[in-house]
Amino acid sequence: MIAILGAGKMGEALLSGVLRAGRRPAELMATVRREERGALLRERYGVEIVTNVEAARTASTLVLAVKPQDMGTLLDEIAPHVPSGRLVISMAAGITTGFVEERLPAGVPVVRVMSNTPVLVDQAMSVISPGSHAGEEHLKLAEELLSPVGKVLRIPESLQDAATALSGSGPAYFYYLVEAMVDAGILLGMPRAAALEMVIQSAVGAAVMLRDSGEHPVLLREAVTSPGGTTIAAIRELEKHGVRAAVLEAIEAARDRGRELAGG
Ligand SMILES: NC(=O)C1=CN([C@@H]2O[C@H](COP(=O)(O)OP(=O)(O)OC[C@H]3O[C@@H](n4cnc5c(N)ncnc54)[C@H](OP(=O)(O)O)[C@@H]3O)[C@@H](O)[C@H]2O)C=CC1
Ligand SMILES: O=C(O)[C@@H]1CCC=N1
Repeated sequence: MIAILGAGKMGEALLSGVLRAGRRPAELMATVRREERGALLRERYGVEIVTNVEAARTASTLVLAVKPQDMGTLLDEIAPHVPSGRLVISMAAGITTGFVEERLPAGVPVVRVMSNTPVLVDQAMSVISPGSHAGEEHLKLAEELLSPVGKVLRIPESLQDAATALSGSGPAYFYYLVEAMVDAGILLGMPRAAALEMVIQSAVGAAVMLRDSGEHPVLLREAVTSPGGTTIAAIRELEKHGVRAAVLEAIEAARDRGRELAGG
């Protein structure tokens, strides 16, 4: 039995993915803070909605999917009810395995995960790191849970905040770029719907080429950039406005914010 504690956006996305992957609703339970949210999840997925304490007592795997700021309260609530040998998977940004371990009974295996919203379309990037009591079998269980909804990579926990900044937040940067490109289309007199269609299909085409061609992104970009052509005129402006430096600083800021989150 897998319990998702705090089934909000990410928790629901994982719940739906695990069901798409073939698990039965009876193998899953979820917890929520608001009753109406519980009713919605029960109706949508047919899973049992229970209290955090019931989930802690019953499920063999506990997936903690509350916001980092709510993690301390949740752990304090469930700690007296988590039997040893239960696997605890934490999905929260910034929360270290040490933070979770020190609030739970000694020896509970903890795996830290950073996933992203493309879980919803089985295209997530999930990175996992073991806590001090988690072994190979716990990492395998986490991989079994996450691999049907996307890619899974093992990384040292010291890189988790960087991964949060890169791939956890990553989809937001691409959406932001799409927004900005659509605005540019509007500026150039393009109808909004047409601009959106062109930008989205360009993004999908570029993403599939990046994933499937095996080519380095620099080579793919060079193939688009004709001598004396249009693309280089755009690239000159991107460089002039420091877009690359802005990306480096933005992702570093996201990493730093992740480091702050466990502190509240
Ligand atoms: N959104 C994203 O792209 C990503 C998020 N994450 C991480 O995933 C976690 C969840 O984020 P996200 O899904 O966006 O946030 P949400 O706010 O959508 O989900 C968290 C849910 O937990 C519920 N909750 C809070 N406290 C409790 C409690 N004590 N018992 C039961 N339920 C509780 C909240 O209820 P209520 O609705 O009443 O507040 C909410 O529905 C975060 O830790 C975040 O860092 C990781 C990767 C990507
Ligand atoms: O913005 C956040 O804090 C969360 C973590 C990664 C993506 N969203």
